[in-house]
Amino acid sequence: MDRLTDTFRIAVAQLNPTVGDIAGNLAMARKARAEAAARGADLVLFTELFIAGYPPEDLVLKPAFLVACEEAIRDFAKDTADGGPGVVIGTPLKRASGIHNSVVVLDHGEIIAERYKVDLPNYGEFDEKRVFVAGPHIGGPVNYRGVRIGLPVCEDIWGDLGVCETLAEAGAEILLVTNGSPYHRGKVDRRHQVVIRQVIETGLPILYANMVGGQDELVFDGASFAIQADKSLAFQMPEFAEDLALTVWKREGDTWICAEGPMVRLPENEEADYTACVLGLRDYVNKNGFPGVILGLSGGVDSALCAAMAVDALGAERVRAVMLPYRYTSQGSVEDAEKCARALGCKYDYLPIHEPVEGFMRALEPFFEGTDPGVTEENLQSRTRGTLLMALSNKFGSMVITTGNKSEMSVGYATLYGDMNGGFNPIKDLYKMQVYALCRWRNAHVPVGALGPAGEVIPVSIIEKVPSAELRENQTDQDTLPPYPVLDDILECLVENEMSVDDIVARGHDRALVHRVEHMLYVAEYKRRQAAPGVKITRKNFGRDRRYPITNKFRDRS
Ligand SMILES: Nc1ncnc2c1ncn2[C@@H]1O[C@H](COP(=O)(O)OP(=O)(O)OC[C@H]2O[C@@H]([n+]3cccc(C(=O)O)c3)[C@H](O)[C@@H]2O)[C@@H](O)[C@H]1O
Ligand SMILES: Nc1ncnc2c1ncn2[C@@H]1O[C@H](COP(=O)(O)OP(=O)(O)OP(=O)(O)O)[C@@H](O)[C@H]1O
Ligand SMILES: NC(=O)CC[C@H](N)C(=O)O
Repeated sequence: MDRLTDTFRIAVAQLNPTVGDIAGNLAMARKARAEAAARGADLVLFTELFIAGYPPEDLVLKPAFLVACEEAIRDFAKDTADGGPGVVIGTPLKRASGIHNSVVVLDHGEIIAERYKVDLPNYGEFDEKRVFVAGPHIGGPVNYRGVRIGLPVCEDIWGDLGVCETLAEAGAEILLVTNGSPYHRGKVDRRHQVVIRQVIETGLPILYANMVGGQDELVFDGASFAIQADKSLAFQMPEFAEDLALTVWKREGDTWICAEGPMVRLPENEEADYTACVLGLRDYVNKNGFPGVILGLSGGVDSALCAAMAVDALGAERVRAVMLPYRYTSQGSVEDAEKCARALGCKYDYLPIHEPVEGFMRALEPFFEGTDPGVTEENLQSRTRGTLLMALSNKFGSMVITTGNKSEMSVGYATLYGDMNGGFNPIKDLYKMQVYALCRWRNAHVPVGALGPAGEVIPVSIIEKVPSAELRENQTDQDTLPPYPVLDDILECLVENEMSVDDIVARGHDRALVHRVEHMLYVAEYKRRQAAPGVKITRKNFGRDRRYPITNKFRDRS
């Protein structure tokens, strides 16, 4: 095997593994290694727990799963007897010290080294202490064909356990970090800061390899990169897309310098959020084997944005939009829904709900005698739509997508077993004002990799109309809720920032309103527990991140 004296060619495999698909992930890794070999790589760097998929959650508590992962790794190791590139890859391993989130080095046909993640993240969306045991000690660098490589795993570079310093003190020449780092807004900058801090502390160049793809609520955005020892950006791989990049490192004195690698522009703000929603939806639908999706298209902004995301994710032929009008549905809504579907090129159906709604009303008439019509009758419309969409889903196999934005999900402005029906919600973590911003952005741009058309796919009339659930005459959202700019700001303070009522009032909000929003937020917890998963976009989403009790008498009375 060649000793790497002056040049080290590292192929970075920024790929999209599937949790639990060990054979598929191994096949994907083999294909990448063959391609890397053809391009002259000395080493192929995969990502955290690649063989298992990330996060595997309680799957790693299943002995059969661990055995299958280890067998796959041993098979892959045998491939490296061919004299081609070695491999650094993540896998769970059960050892005498426990089940470890591990990274292994494969070369000469064997596993030549294994290292265990020391810092197990257990906050926000992470739950690793639940299933893994931390590495009992920080393993030293691995001698890979004469280069001493340090192998921290993801959180090892974020925490303060000194993993990188220890590796540097033990003689590492370069740090190769395997990651399963999910997207949230601003995450790329945060990662760059974290890595630069470690470069400053260790004086070593750091190569950061991240996976890509959707896994339930999480979207891994890739965007792998390296920072040179002089703190400059050495290369930057794309965000939200698979890629296999060959990076060429040259030894200069005591330091490895990245001399060649890709340098791509990354999406920002609305573009990044939109693309994350599309990738999260696409992978949820495809990895779970659905032929397509179906949704209620109301002529409102939420379902229009979801339809656009669905077409961008899956292609127009896999998306079916249904207008389900009732007597309160305006002619404008019907026209807007059809215009939106036509602009997107997806299937469009018109299915009036008068008969089933009146049927329910008639059945309930003897029981409701003497009562006033209200929310019950409004919810019946929503539930009828939900029932019909589920029937279409059952019959033809497409999954229903549900369309509640984060503002509505926060305050419970949605009907259980009605418009909350559905398997996945692409806009669950977008506040209403962000929904508008993304609609405007999408009308002016086509995201990279999108399967939908260019142009005004969300008619401006949809974006500009007053939001209404159209469940009774002349209803608007603002009959029940404060204006969305106000509501969203209060919610962001309460949910993302856990601020006190006093501090929120100090931003200029009315105290009684803040108390009311806090109350609505708490009493809607039961609905969120029954809500479909959706793509995490903010620092704190409902589901994995924010875990509040349903039964909760606490109110901030400041
Ligand atoms: N803690 C708890 N644990 C378990 N269940 C609990 C509960 N608290 C209430 N419940 C139950 O939940 C039910 C009430 O919830 P639910 O039936 O959903 O209905 P509800 O929340 O009363 O009403 C739905 C609201 O959403 C609005 N909406 C509906 C549809 C679409 C839109 C939109 O613009 O997108 C807005 C609608 O105008 C109305 O204000 C009751 O039957 C109650 O028993
Ligand atoms: N007339 C309708 N036809 C088809 N689907 C509908 C109709 N009305 C409501 N829906 C479905 O129920 C969801 C909740 O819609 P609703 O109109 O009550 O309020 P919304 O949250 O403002 O959504 P949107 O902005 O999409 O209208 C919609 O996003 C849509 O999927
Ligand atoms: N898999 C991990 O250890 C991820 C934790 C890390 N802080 C991140 O989000 O990037």
